[in-house]
Amino acid sequence: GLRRELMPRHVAVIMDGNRRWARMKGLPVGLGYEAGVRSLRRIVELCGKWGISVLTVFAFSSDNWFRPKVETDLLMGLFESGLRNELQHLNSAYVRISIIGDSSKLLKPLRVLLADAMETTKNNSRLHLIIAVNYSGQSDVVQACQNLALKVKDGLIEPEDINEFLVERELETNCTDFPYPDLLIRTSGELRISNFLLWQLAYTELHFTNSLWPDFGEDEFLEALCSFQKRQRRYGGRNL
Ligand SMILES: CC(C)CCOP(=O)(O)OP(=O)(O)O
Ligand SMILES: [Mg+2]
Repeated sequence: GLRRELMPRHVAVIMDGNRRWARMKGLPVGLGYEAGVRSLRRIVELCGKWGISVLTVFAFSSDNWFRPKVETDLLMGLFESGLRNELQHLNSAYVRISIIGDSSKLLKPLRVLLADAMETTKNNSRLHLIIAVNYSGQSDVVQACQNLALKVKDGLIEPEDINEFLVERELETNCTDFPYPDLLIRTSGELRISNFLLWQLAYTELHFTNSLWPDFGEDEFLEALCSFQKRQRRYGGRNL
């Protein structure tokens, strides 16, 4: 059975397979995305129940803009309405919300809502929900390098001072006590990272499942946690 003391502190999720789920049921794409939002709500609850500290979800990648505009509008609209409907509940459940990614491309009402959600929930400490919107793992590393280059240029640090800790501090996930996910879950059978977190996944246990995201429920989540607890994490060290 699951042991609470062996729980991952930080879980990252690539919520994939919403459109295939809709197509398999002969439903419009929008209902697949809506089912995906319900799935996310369920996993947030389960993280709170199992004492997981950080949940980072890939909600929209910078590549997703290449989808038909009607779909990206649908996704953005659902994201905004979902967050607007849930904010009060999340806040009262002591869930802190952070957004990572380039939000400058998002419409103003959504940008204002995101800033408000981050401000309202910034002191909540039960679960830290990090939502990656228009996020690119490579851009995250690039902006960290730019910040460090600026510090060298301003004479604040020397090039030889730059190490993993200085880089980590500049990454967008530095907004949490546990910036490195212990477990990454990707649904729908895809076996790719898709430019999600890159630097942060250096020692993360990877769990892939064929379940489509809308079908990823409590049983599937517990199965992923069980798989995680059975692994001997070596961090490249002792060769058991
Ligand atoms: C934007 C993202 C969270 C949606 C994930 O599902 P998806 O649209 O990639 O669905 P498919 O992989 O089935 O096309
Ligand atoms: Mg997909």
